[in-house]
Amino acid sequence: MARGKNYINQDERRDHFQKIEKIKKEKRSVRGRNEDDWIVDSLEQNKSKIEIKEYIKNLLKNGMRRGRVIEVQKRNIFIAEENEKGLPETENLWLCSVAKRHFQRAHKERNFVVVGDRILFEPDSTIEFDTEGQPLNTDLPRGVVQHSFARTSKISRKDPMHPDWEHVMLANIDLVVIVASVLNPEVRWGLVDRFLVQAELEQIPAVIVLNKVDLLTNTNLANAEFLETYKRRVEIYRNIGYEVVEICALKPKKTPESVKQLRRLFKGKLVGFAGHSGVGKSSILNLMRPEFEQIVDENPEIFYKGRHTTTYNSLLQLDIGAYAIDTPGIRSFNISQYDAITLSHCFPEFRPFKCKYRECSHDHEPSCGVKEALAETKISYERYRSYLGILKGLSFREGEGDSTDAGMIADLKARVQMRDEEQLKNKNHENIGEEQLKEIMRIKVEEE
Ligand SMILES: Nc1nc2c(ncn2[C@@H]2O[C@H](COP(=O)(O)OP(=O)(O)OP(=O)(O)O)[C@@H](O)[C@H]2O)c(=O)[nH]1
Ligand SMILES: [Zn+2]
Repeated sequence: MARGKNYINQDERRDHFQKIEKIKKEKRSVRGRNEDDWIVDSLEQNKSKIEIKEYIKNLLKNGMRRGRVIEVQKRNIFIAEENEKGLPETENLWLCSVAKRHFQRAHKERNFVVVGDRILFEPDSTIEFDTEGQPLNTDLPRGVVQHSFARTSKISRKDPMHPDWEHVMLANIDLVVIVASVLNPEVRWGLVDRFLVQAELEQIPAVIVLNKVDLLTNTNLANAEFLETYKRRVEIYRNIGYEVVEICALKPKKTPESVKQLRRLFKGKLVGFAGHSGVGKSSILNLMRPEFEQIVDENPEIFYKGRHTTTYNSLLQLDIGAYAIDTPGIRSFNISQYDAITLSHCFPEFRPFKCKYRECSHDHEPSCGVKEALAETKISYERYRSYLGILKGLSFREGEGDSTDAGMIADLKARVQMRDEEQLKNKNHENIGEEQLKEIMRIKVEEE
């Protein structure tokens, strides 16, 4: 069976994406992407938009400054002052603490201030300034964070230490860069899917970057079966409409087009890097001409002198007209459980298919458009399985199971073929194959 051709057709996809783009734009303007339309500080929540603008104007007149959080180390918040365009000037650093009145919240909420947040801070009263408003006689001027602006977007996971808490990893980003390595370590497609769900939920565009493609030519590491499964995966995401960039960050001359493509994609944006440990996030970032070369700092001891490497999330200016937040590699990325409607919306390839029931979870219900699409291979089994896993809150062991997908797919296809043959025989289109599909899916999910 030809792969890739049976997905949503191009026209449908274009219509579909145009619709989403429109919704995104509307949502953005409601959220006030470029406007300082409200502040999180509870004291100000009842003010109207105009009142708040006026209020901020007054605060700024009275010495308060705008900043962007570029690193948070325990109670120390490193801030880059923002210029009139709202862009962080990363050479203009401040070391801040949180205002006393926020202590209780800051103590309770791990996410009170995170990298990427836009804030208003008050310089220490002892600081003297030059005529340009630059602090005099101080290495790293001090200040106090007084207000923070509502986030326009975020990527968060379940806090690994406290599963009931949310851990916001990236805030206010314009693009999520999901980095994985094809081998060493092998791509955790489940992890990629969970990041994509978060990006869809927040309506942040996402790009999947597959690094270390040099290893694909190593026949000891990548046999024919591995390559086939890998290629199929790449095709699945490209067919959905996601940008997939295959790159060799170690020897970028091997993939010059990919380097250019990333530079193009990053330009003018604040991009957030996300991915498993050791996949090459820092190596890729280094190709984007950052203000500091990224190295993995084994022994972080410099605290007050300024910034260092990827022990903490860190916002950097790139010399290609962009900003990036580098994150230290994570070991787990579990996300909250969502209801079926929300979650299936986060799988864009499911959206065109209609089910009998509006609240269909695409699991056991009859006349389910998604499962019909699955049987017709318009939706990939791999992504469907991911969807069910997230829906049911199952924690797939990342990476595992992926290599057996080829077998599972062959099995599914055989079943679908059987169903088709039976359909022909019985000429009864209602619910045929439903039980069979359900059974396969159940078995596969329970096997995880
Ligand atoms: N073979 C190969 N190795 C690579 C490539 N890119 C990076 N590496 C290696 O992969 C390892 C991890 O690279 P990093 O850039 O530190 O990865 P990271 O994702 O930033 O890692 P964390 O800081 O732990 O999150 C290093 O030993 C790199 O040399 C590549 O394209 N090919
Ligand atoms: Zn359904």
